[in-house]
Order: sequence, then structure tokens, then C-alpha cells
Amino acid sequence: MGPLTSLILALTTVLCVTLYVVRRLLTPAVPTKGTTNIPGPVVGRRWPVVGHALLLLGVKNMKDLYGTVRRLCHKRDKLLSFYLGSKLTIFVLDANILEAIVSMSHKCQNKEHELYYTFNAFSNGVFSKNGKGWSAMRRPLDRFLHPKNMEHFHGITAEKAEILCTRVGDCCGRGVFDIKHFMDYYMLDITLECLLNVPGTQQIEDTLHFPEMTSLAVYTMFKRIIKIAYKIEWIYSLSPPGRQCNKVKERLRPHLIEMVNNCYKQMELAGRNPSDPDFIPENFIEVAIQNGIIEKKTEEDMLFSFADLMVAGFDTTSVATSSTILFLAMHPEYQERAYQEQIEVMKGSLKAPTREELSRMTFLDMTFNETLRHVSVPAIARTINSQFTIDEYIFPEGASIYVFLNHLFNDPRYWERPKDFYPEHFQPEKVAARPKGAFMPFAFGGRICPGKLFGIQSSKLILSNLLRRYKFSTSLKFEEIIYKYMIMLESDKGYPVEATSRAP
Ligand code: HEM
Repeated sequence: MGPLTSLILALTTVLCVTLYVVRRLLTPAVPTKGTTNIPGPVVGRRWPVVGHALLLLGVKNMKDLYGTVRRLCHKRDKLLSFYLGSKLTIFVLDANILEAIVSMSHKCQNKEHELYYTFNAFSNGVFSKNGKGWSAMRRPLDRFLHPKNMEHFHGITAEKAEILCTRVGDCCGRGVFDIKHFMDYYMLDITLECLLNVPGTQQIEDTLHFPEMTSLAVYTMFKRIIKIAYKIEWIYSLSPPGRQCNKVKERLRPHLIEMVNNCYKQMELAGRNPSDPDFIPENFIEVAIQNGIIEKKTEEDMLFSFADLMVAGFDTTSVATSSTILFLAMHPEYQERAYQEQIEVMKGSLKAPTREELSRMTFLDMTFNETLRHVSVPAIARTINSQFTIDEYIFPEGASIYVFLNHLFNDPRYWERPKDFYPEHFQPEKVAARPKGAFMPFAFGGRICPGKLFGIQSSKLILSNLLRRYKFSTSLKFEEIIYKYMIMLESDKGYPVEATSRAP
């Protein structure tokens, strides 16, 4: 064999191996069945094996990813199809189409594996599971978060809100502080106490370091989404983010073990046995224990199957309420209007509002919704388990649907002043005139956020308490905020505010 033939053979082998590896990495867990007539990106072509993946070259982080997708979507106003290898991904860009999808949501209930598997390295619980494993955890969670339990949660929330108000009071007249630092612990304490039956004392002593652990864990998960080689388990576990994720778990493990042991002790004292066939869990740790027994899980899997509820419970609400305070500090006219509503409803009382009083705080609702419009969960993704058609467009089985909530919440077709902080967007007549799909900050269908009611109640309660006691200001400008793409959009400069007491 001559040197040229050997070279050609060697190059062909390298090329074949590379194509094989790329193909394996881009082969989806759920294959797409059939094709679609939904238009693809205006620029760039679909290549064999990699599909449109080359358009994502150079994407370094979640922000880049969303920016690239936004550019691809720019010339499309309803839907965009995109092939990542052989995986068909459909981006939803239109509120009316989203509404039609909501009515088909039983056909796209599962979380999209290609995105949500990244969460499993940290916590394989109700948030990322699908199928029976998911419904076994989701059903009791819906029972705990049922409207009839809100009165009980209200009492716990009001008690924790007092502690937060005192801590903010201590900062009065002492310059700038980050309101989210306090809010994280308030939201964590009520999640622990209301849903896990664990004493919520993190506002008093930060023993779990949970907010810090959550930021690290989310960072490592998002790194995994971006870097395709991290799809291979052993590459990820040896990589810096994989190692960091393991470190986070190591630090959390003893605390989770303690929570589970305490839970066992309490069940034993009450003569309740989670192995009994008629055992009914009374909190979410009991759900995890019962599930662990039924599914014969390892202790490790059981321990980390409730950590995601702790994250989902505190992080979203903390970002939402801290952002509301920051945005009101940036817009004194709206802060004054919110304050006047507090005077009107609460008649000068400094007590925590009752649930009936909360329901009369309509401007606070508008303000909170306008905040969610700016800082919502950026995107959600589902897998289609049975083909359907909307208008003339085909949504084939196995394809995934990506709803860029943030894109819809800023679309000038639905919002008068999309870039501004403008609570008037939520005046009842404006809400009625807008398609419902234009604003779904808690997602939809069977995977709608189970904590919606609880989250809104605890957020409004703390906002009401804070706004009546303190006036907030900040030197940060709304137009200058740069968002970090975490679970929600977070201000990269934090939530720096100054507080002055409203006491006469
Ligand atoms: C302002 C507050 C909140 C917002 C904006 C919010 C938003 C969302 C969104 C958009 C989803 C869907 C995520 C996805 O599909 O990727 C979701 C799911 C979820 N949320 Fe919330 N959430 C909030 C508060 C809460 C609270 C307080 C809890 C718990 C007490 C909670 C627990 C969950 C859980 C467990 C899921 C996963 C549900 C499932 O997949 O079946 N959330 N949330």
C-alpha cells in the first residue's frame, strides 16, 4: 500500500469515528417520528448528521444560547423548527399557538429529556422525572399545596415574615444592602416548614448554606446543557462542573440525612410506617421515603429526590419578590401607589395581611405580574408523545417543544411598552384583550407549577409587610440591569437597595 492510500485510509477512519461520536452525542433519547412543515431558520442550512447544530457553534453560556435562538427566531413570528442532529425541536413564538398547545397539553406532558436530564445529576425528583415516578410524587404534592391548606401556610408565612422585616429594619439608615440575601432565607424557611415539616430556622442561622449551594448546582447544570460532550456521564463527572456538582451534594448530604432521620423518628413516635400499603404521606420527605421504598431506590437517590422541591420552592419566589422591591425602588411613583393601596386596605395596621386583605391588593398583583414578566423562568421544554396539528402545522411524535416564555413576555405584539416596568400592562381590560398564551409565568397543563398559589400568597404577604414599614431606594437604573440566566432571570448586580423606616 502506497503512502497516499495509507493517508486516505487513516483520514477516512478518523472521519468515520468522528461522525460516529457526533452522531451518538446528537442522537436523542426519544426519536422523532415523521417530519414537519414548520419552517426552519432563515439563515444556515440543515446538514446531514448534525442538522442545524452548527448554528450553535460558539455558544458559551445560557445567555448566548437564548441570544442565538432569538436571532434565529427573528424572522419567524409563529413557529420555528430546528434540528439538533436528528432531534426536531419546535420553538413556539406565538401566544395563540401556545394556547392551542395548552389545550393539547396531555400530548406533550413529559419534560424534554435532552434538557432536564442535566438536573438529574443534582436531584432526580418531581421537577425532572416523567411517567409513573413523576405522578407518584406530583399527586401528594398537589394535595399538600391544595387551596384548603393555604390558611395554615399563611400562619407560618406571617411568622417568618416578621423575622425578615426585623432584619430589614436593622439595615435602615445603614446604607445599601442586598434584599435578596434576606429573601432567600425567608422563602427557604417557609418551604422547609410548610412542605417538608422541617423547622424553618435558616433566617436565624444559615446552617444549610442552601442558597449558595443552589447557585453552584444551577451553574453546573447549565454548563452541562451547553457542552454537548457532557452528555456522556463519565466525561461530565470528571469535568470541573461535574466535580463541583458532586461537592455540592457532599456538603448537602449530611443535612438531608438528618432531615430524613428526624422524619423517621416522628413517624415512629406517631406509630406510622412508610412501608405500610395504606401509608399516606403527610409531608414531602415522607413522599420521598415512601417512593424510595416502593421503587427500591438507593439511599442516595431517595435523599436527592426532594432537594429539587427545596430549590423550586425558594429560588423562584425569592427572585420574584427581591426583583419587585428593586423595581419599585427604581420607580418611586409606583412604590407610592403600592404604598397608598396598603394604607387603604390595611388602615395603618402593621400586622400581616389576612388572605382576604391580600385578595384586595390589586395594584400589588399588577406590580408582581409585571415583575414576573421581566424575570420569569426563561424557557420550558416538553416532548410530544402523540402527533397533533395546529392550524396547518404538524407537531410530530418525539419532537420537542420549547416555549421561550421570556420571548413571549417581551413581544411587542402583546405588550404596549415591553422594555419598561409598566404595571398598567396588567389592568383588567388589557389582560382581557391579550391572548392568555402571552403570559404564562407558571407554565401550563399537567406540569403547571404546583406552587403557584403558595408562591403568590407568600410573595404578596412579605411585599405587603415590607412596603408598609419601609421606603426603598436604589442608585441602580432599570435600563441598566443585565440579566443572568439562572432558574429565573437574575440581576447580575444583585438587588442593592437602601431602606428608610416609614414609622412617624
Ligand atoms: C413566583 C414563583 C414561582 C414561579 C414564577 C414558578 C414558575 C414555575 C414554572 C415556569 C415551572 C415549570 C418549569 C418547567 O417546566 O421547566 C414550575 C414548575 C415547578 N414549580 Fe414553580 N414557580 C414558582 C414558585 C414555586 C413554589 C413556591 C414551589 C413549591 C412550593 C414551586 C414548585 C415547583 C415544582 C415542584 C415544579 C415542577 C412541577 C412538575 O414538573 O410537575 N414553584 N414553576
